[in-house]
Amino acid sequence: MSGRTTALAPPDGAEPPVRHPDAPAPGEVIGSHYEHCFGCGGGVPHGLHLEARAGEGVSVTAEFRVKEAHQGAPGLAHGGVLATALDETLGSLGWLLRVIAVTGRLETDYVQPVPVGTVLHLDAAVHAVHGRKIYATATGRIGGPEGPVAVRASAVFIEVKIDHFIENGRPAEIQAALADPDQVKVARAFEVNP
Ligand SMILES: CCCCCCCC/C=C\CCCCCCCC(=O)SCCNC(=O)CCNC(=O)[C@H](O)C(C)(C)COP(=O)(O)OP(=O)(O)OC[C@H]1O[C@@H](n2cnc3c(N)ncnc32)[C@H](O)[C@@H]1OP(=O)(O)O
Repeated sequence: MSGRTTALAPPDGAEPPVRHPDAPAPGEVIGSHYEHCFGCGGGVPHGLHLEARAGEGVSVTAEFRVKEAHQGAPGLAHGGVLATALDETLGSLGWLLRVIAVTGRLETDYVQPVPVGTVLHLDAAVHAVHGRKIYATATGRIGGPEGPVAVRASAVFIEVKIDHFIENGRPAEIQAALADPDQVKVARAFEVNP
């Protein structure tokens, strides 16, 4: 036994999340972390173009309009695309903790089909932190921010350093990212020195 657990429930000793003093103010738009990100990047024509806003505490809201390019069944959003929208919304919570974190585990419940043209109203919050593990949930509603739940997710994100990307990313994109002053600014926002 390695002792490693991927449980979605925070273990004993987990702490409540702490909003970073320099976190974006509630209501402020959280910018994209990477122009070519499928979830939030402006440079991906068929991407989700998800725009998250900081909420109170360690929470965010976001909207995602389902387009034709996102279909699984005729006229309906692909489940993997909806999982991506939840994943991206959860990922943006790192801005409030000022921590870079990647998805370790993502469990998704599909409650209602989501038609093309629908705006999915997403919200996400961190509930606990234990070492590098960040426990969070997200919900996607249709018809409005208070509308019926269409999708839900529970996740464990794992804090990483910038080296995670430098060591694992394809060199061409890493070099381009490091040469891009806007990207370097994003990395600095997480108090890391690329
Ligand atoms: C050059 C310039 C670039 C600039 C960019 C800067 C800005 C970037 C800003 C923001 C980026 C945000 C991006 C968000 C995008 C949306 C979210 C995604 O889609 S992310 C992609 C999908 N996810 C992955 O690709 C992870 C792949 N997995 C891994 O790389 C590793 O497995 C990793 C890092 C998750 C863990 O590996 P270990 O070697 O670092 O650490 P170990 O020791 O294995 O685990 C540490 C703790 O985490 C737990 N853990 C590990 N994996 C877990 C899992 N799957 N579920 C639950 N817990 C897990 C372990 O049990 C351990 O816990 P115990 O400390 O022992 O209590």
